Amino acid sequence: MNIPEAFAARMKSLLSEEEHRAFIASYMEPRRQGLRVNRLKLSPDTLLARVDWPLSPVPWTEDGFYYPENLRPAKHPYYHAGLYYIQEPSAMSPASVLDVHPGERVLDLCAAPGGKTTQLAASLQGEGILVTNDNNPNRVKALVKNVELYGIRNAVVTNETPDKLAVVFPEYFDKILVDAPCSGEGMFRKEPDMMKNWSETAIEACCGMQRSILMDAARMLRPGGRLLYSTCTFAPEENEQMIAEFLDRHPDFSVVPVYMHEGWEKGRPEWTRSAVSYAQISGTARLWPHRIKGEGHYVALLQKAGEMTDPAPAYSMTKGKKSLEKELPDFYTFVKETLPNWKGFEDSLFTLTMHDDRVFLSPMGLPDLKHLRLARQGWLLGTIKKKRFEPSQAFAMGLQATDAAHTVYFTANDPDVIRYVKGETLMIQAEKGWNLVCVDGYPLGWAKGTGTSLKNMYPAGWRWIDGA
Ligand SMILES: C[S@@+](CC[C@H](N)C(=O)[O-])C[C@H]1O[C@@H](n2cnc3c(N)ncnc32)[C@H](O)[C@@H]1O
Repeated sequence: MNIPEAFAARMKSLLSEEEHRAFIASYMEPRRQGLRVNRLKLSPDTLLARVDWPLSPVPWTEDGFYYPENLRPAKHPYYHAGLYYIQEPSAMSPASVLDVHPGERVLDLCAAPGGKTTQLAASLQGEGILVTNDNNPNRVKALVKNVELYGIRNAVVTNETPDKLAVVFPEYFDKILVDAPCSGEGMFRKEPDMMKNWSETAIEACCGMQRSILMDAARMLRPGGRLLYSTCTFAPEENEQMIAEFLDRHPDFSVVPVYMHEGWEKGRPEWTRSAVSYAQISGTARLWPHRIKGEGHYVALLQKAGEMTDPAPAYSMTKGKKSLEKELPDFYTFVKETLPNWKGFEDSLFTLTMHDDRVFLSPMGLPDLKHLRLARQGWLLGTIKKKRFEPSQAFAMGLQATDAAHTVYFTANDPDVIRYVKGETLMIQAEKGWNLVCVDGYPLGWAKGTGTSLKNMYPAGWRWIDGA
């Protein structure tokens, strides 16, 4: 691999000779591959019992595993069931250090395509609120898909700039993740194209974005709340220096020392210019590719001064359940007939909302979102068409097989399951009407039974493509 000369020289000026040699040598090694089990759907032990793959644990995340280069976990029906997310192992560290708990209000500010969002959502276990945002409209599409594939029910997906969010969510969140846009020096093995864009000027440009994003993030954090800042780059300007500058400007914030797993290294205060926050910087952590099995990351956990008080009173959303029951007879008929065991919309922590012709189940306790660009205002259940309700793919992915009146069960090695995720019509007998199609009991999507065949409702953009 031909890493940029100026980058190698820059690292040489930062590291000892021996360390620099080991660091550069790491770029000649194959990259590490990882997957993280989606605990919204199953436990790591359950997945391990179902597959005979040679997985080994990622030390800093109990649901993370390394897998060998020749394995293709994305070419398996379980991937289509959202049972695991393919994620570079060191990228599992930020959400793990932030340590989110059920019931919290969490913001993932720079979230697309959603690796860390799926990890934060798994920690919330469906309780609390996850606002997941990216300012790039194209990347938000991938974020929405991942929120849906992984069966996340309590998320709002926004496509906003942090300053606009800060107006709507002042001091609102218990936990905020800023996985900042960065110069991506830790991505060179995974995405060699990143090397072409690398330059000192690019580092400066990233610093400008990071500074501004952090400032807005700070406004959205509740007193006593925690903010996790991470990058996948090694440049001190984007890491230690960025955090030192932030601490100097925000005396109400301090570093919470990160637990150092084997191979993790303390942040380097000597790379900052700040006298004020010098001592605190060693509480941040560096994951170096020559010291751990992963591509590399920087993580800093910060706490805002003050006591956590009770959550602010729940804001009322558009319309309550009762009025919608009258307005949405087709939705209620669908639920009665197709999902007789589903009690989701009776949960007092959620409320049914409408956006144009689409029905959502949204978490309670949100402020008025009408001035924000919303990609999803909660769990998209489906669309009201003329006199009928059509369930969404997201609805299927957030359900359990036992919720449905009619299911089509495939085992993972049944060739029909691949035909289903390829979008083919299946010539099999199934109950008439809506069926929830499952693999080993985990929902994959919808199909409509005619009696003799199964009309495939698997969305075009989600299909298994040969060779991809
Ligand atoms: C490192 S990537 C995020 C990766 C993501 N957290 C994950 O785990 O999949 C940084 C993201 O920040 C987004 N971004 C850049 N500038 C932003 C801004 N001002 N506000 C919000 N997001 C921004 C980019 O579009 C990009 O998707």
